[in-house]
Amino acid sequence: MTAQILDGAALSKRLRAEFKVRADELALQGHRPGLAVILVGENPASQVYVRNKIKACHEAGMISFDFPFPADVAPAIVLQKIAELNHDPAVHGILVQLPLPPQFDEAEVLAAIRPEKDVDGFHAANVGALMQGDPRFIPCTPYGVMKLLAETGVDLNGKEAVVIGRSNIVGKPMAMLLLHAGCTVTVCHSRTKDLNAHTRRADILVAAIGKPKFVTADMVKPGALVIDVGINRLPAEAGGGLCGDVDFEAVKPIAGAITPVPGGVGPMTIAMLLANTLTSAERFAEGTVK
Ligand SMILES: NC(=O)C1=CN([C@@H]2O[C@H](COP(=O)(O)OP(=O)(O)OC[C@H]3O[C@@H](n4cnc5c(N)ncnc54)[C@H](OP(=O)(O)O)[C@@H]3O)[C@@H](O)[C@H]2O)C=CC1
Ligand SMILES: Nc1nc(=O)c2c([nH]1)NC[C@@H]1CN(c3ccc(C(=O)N[C@@H](CCC(=O)O)C(=O)O)cc3)C=[N+]21
Repeated sequence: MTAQILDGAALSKRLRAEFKVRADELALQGHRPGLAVILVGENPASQVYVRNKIKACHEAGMISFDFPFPADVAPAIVLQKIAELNHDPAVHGILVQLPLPPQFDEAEVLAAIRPEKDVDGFHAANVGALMQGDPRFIPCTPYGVMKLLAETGVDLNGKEAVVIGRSNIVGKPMAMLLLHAGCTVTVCHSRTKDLNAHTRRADILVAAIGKPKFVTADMVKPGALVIDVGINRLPAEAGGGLCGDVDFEAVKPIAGAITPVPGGVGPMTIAMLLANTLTSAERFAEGTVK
């Protein structure tokens, strides 16, 4: 048996073509969707994300506003920019690239974004709404993972789901979405004892760790759906390039389905960011949000 490859690049492309139709429709009504991105410093991984995101925005008929700041910028300057964007009618979504440099209080920055424009879904009000099962914006990466899982046609009800990673941006919201979908969810992390005992029971295994090829074949139940969120840049000695948290070649023959890196979850994160921006613009255009 060999796994179904879950092609996030192709699905993302299909979704973005659908978004363009909706974006053009909104533009005719004078509400072309606009996404503002604040990037502090020059983290290369962040720059890849920002570059891909700008390109995807334009292809989907949306406007991208970019605000790069030097790594040593005073937090007050960034908070001032957020306040401005909160009031700008051309901006329907605001994303502050994480992590921020040490002089920032991340919670303070996220709290400054108007929840109605928080297309990442990281504001406490939106995290709470997600937890209550009535989300305003679903965090892009876990949202993209749910779309990829839907592609398999597998009914998630009653399935054993194991998420490795408990970050606010991936692990925790991922666990919440799987829970809402009817899975029995286990969240593992660096303090977990006997990680393999958990992962071997998983019908759905999500790896969001940040360690190249961490998930090996012996950790995977035959037929499992394996989702690799990890984006690791390999050192030049190892040939450079990107690598996930899953040993793709070793796990592929065992899994029922698997996402590649690149071309899996990454492009879906971008697609769902555009989806959330579009949804936001539609709410403003309808007057549901003012
Ligand atoms: N494809 C995409 O769109 C996206 C990809 N990413 C990528 O996903 C990965 C994870 O990102 P993020 O959640 O932000 O990362 P974090 O570093 O915030 O979280 C990593 C998690 O992995 C856990 N962990 C670390 N080592 C182990 C171990 N040995 N055993 C079990 N658990 C472990 C940590 O545990 P503990 O909490 O105990 O420290 C932590 O919960 C990164 O590679 C990142 O680049 C991130 C966002 C989007
Ligand atoms: N506020 C905030 N929101 C985020 O969603 C967020 C963030 N901060 N900080 C950083 C992480 C990382 N992340 C990625 C998204 C897409 C790709 C991506 O497009 N990857 C492609 C492209 C690789 C390439 O072009 O080399 C792929 O995997 O195929 C990567 C990484 C979002 N994050």
